[in-house]
Amino acid sequence: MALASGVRFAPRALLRPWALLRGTTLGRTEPAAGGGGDGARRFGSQRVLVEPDAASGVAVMKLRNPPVNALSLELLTELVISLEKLENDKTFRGIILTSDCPRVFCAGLDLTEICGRNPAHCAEYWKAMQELWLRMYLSSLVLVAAINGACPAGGCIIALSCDCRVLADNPKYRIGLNETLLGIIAPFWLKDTYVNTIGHRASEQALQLGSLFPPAEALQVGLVDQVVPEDQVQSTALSEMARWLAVPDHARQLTKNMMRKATADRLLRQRDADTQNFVSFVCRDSIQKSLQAYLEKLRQRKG
Ligand SMILES: CCCCCC/C=C/CC(=O)SCCNC(=O)CCNC(=O)[C@H](O)C(C)(C)COP(=O)(O)OP(=O)(O)OC[C@H]1O[C@@H](n2cnc3c(N)ncnc32)[C@H](O)[C@@H]1OP(=O)(O)O
Repeated sequence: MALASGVRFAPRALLRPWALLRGTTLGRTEPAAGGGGDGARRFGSQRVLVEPDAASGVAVMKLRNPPVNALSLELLTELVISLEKLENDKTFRGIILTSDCPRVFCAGLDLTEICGRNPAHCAEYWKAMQELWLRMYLSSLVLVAAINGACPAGGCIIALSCDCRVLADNPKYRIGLNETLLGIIAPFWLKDTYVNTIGHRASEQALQLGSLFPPAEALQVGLVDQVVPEDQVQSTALSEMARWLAVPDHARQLTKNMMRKATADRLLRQRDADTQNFVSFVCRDSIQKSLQAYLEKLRQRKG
């Protein structure tokens, strides 16, 4: 994590994402609709669609893991790889992260990855979660979240790892950390990310209550930076991106690092312990029962 001017400081190869790859189709490149030159070619994978615009240096990254963009191990892995690919390409200075699934930005942790799974799988899954957060939180690129759907728990953390958040004004698109309502506890690095964004008292209240904020309240508490009509989310995200890219990269990157490094270092220092805590907690019978009950409730809610 060198601090020299213009040098990328995202932690490299903390965990080799390729090792996690199962049945993905990474590296596929295809022309975008109506596209011509390099700037109009899109690439990505099965669950992450990347639409790069070389002229502006901005890529739009779309989550497409239907129905709700739950963070499966595959999605986490593909996100890390796409992010790394853009970071290693000097053409790009910013990413707009959004959803390709209607009405949902990201439903958070994929509960099927931790319900009825063995400890080794839960550990592998949690390490991938840590990896994505570290890479996003410390990314040298400008990350703008164009939140075009519901954004609970892990979805909220993905958005909070970005530099700026634009939320569509729809009362169904709530955002926040609702872990306590599932009977689980946000790990310290999620709590730290929350506190860094909305302050200690607001976090204390929202975390304990598992609050999911509708747009106006999310704006008021500082979870998002703008709330706009749904059809203006993308254009507003682009305007925000332009504002952030108007700042010289090296100054912005070093400032971002100064603001975020201590929080990321805290996880880096105790990554293994954090994984062990997570695994021993979620593998408890009582926690498995509440997670199963929550998942069942979600399934029955349908129709
Ligand atoms: C980068 C670092 C991240 C660190 C993250 C650390 C830890 C985070 C903790 C968590 O994220 S815990 C997960 C918390 N998530 C939730 O509580 C969201 C639950 N889902 C919903 O509230 C709703 O599904 C929705 C997102 C608001 C969408 O509602 P909608 O009505 O559009 O869809 P549904 O009919 O409810 O769902 C469709 C389908 O998807 C299944 N599903 C929903 N959420 C999840 C999930 N999180 N994991 C797995 N599966 C999920 C749901 O059961 C339905 O399945 P079915 O088989 O079609 O019935």
